[in-house]
Amino acid sequence: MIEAEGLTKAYGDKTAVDGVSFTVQAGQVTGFLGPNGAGKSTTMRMIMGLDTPTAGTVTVNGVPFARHTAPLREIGALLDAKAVHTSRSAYNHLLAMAATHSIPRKRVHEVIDMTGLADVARKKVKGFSLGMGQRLGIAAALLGDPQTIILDEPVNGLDPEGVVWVRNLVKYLASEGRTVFLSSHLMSEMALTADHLIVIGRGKIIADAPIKDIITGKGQSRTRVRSDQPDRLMHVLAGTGVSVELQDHELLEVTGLDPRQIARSALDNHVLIYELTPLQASLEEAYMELTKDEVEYHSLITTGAPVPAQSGGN
Ligand SMILES: Nc1ncnc2c1ncn2[C@@H]1O[C@H](COP(=O)(O)OP(=O)(O)OP(=O)(O)O)[C@@H](O)[C@H]1O
Repeated sequence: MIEAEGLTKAYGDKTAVDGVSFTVQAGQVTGFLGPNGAGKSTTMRMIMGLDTPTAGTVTVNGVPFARHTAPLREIGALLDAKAVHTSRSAYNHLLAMAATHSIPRKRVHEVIDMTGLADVARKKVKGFSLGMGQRLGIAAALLGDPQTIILDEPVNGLDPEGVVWVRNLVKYLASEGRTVFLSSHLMSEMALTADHLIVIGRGKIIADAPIKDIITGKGQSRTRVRSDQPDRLMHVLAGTGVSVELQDHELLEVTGLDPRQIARSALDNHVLIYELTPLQASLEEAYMELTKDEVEYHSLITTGAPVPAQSGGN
């Protein structure tokens, strides 16, 4: 379990992480989401003792990272896959790490097999692709068979097979009762992988809930309706807070009314409907809604020109 209490990090007058409190539970995958510059990496670095908090505390299984006597066996992290610049082979790199932490050589072979690196393990890391580097970073994170795993953008640079592999791996690790905390920009991937989400924006927590609650709570519910009188149905359903869009011949998408209300109006007005399908908001929609006021770097799609947010930007 990871517990942050009032965790704060300021760089000069820039507060990157602003008094955040959260708990990452064992036995499930917790996703960490937020726009660019929201404070995800800084938070993860503080968990790993790589950055000192300006205020507040963060512990892993009740103990600050620095006070764990065998940290690699307690917490495994992939924070920056590009950080490994070595002329060693992947095998020798992992072997050196294992040796300094009294981890048996057998475990090096295990993590190489787990991460699909067997064919390239004897090659120099310097020549690795981004995806191979990610796999090596994950292998290093798993070396100590840790109870807690922290992965910053683990699927970055991986091919589709690699993405599925990471998804299955983190789910498996969580099912073994481990604490798994991962950040990703890939919303669709997070929706398939995480059980719980913590969303951060401008250094503050803006959501901390099971993923299904975030999707149902934030995205506006929409209903797909088919009718042989779409124009008449649009007229019947019109009202404050209701939006009805003609999508295609006889197909409408209604926002602001639930299916029961739509069916009732149609019946009362003798309009035939032959499809009524509730549409679930995607995590992407829910996330955009949650973070719309929190992004530090807005972009204008029409011109591509970046527009700074009104306040708090760098
Ligand atoms: N060493 C540093 N010195 C000064 N400012 C920093 C430093 N590290 C991070 N920041 C600033 O702190 C804020 C949070 O950065 P952080 O890297 O934690 O965000 P992030 O959510 O991981 O972003 P991204 O998704 O783009 O990686 C940003 O505004 C960043 O510019």
